[in-house]
Amino acid sequence: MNLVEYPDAELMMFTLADQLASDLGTQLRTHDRASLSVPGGTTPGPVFDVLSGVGLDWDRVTVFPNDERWVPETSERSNGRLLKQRLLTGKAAAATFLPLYAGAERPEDAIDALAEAIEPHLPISVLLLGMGADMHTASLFPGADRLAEALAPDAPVLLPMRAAGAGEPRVTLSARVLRDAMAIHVLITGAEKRAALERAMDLTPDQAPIRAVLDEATVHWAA
Ligand SMILES: O=C(O)[C@H](O)[C@@H](O)[C@H](O)[C@H](O)COP(=O)(O)O
Repeated sequence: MNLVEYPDAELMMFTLADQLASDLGTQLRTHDRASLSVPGGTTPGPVFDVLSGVGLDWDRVTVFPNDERWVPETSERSNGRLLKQRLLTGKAAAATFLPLYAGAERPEDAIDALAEAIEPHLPISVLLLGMGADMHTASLFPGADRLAEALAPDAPVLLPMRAAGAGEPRVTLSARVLRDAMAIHVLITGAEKRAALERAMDLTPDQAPIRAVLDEATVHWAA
């Protein structure tokens, strides 16, 4: 793991947005298209605000979330809603968005079609992940019903996931899809998550799912 510590969160958000833009630019110089997968939750909004204003060939970029809560975009809990409001705006409005929610009642009813839409955009060119204090990343929660399947080397691209700490049912990219990304960044803030990150280093991915990507990741941290 490569850990970068910043003196304050604002500086981190700017620097990280710059880094993501530069990683995307590198990919676009040698490939027709690039893919960017990002987390929802409460932490990454300021990174999205900066990144959305960066000049890039956004019309050659496909954006999708790491995971989604099984709620429509009218819900405040929708990651798709967050991305549309904070990332797919300004210059980045030219990017193509792939939602991980479809209006079916259960994720199981739509998972195959959602996975099929993601498949052509793999491996992910640039991956940004968040982490919870329970060491989950994407919707790979410790104790989740299909965690073992999602951590398997031959896991499907996308899985439905239910866990005590997750609220509503979720869908999530599998660990192998996350790990195969060309560039992996993890964004965390605060002392609690920093301690959890250090704990995760001594645990296995089924105990601490973030562990599945840490060897390849750059972790960005500020208090
Ligand atoms: O949809 C989600 O919930 C995320 O993708 C999830 O994995 C998130 O990154 C962490 O839960 C951290 O969330 P916070 O930034 O809100 O602490």
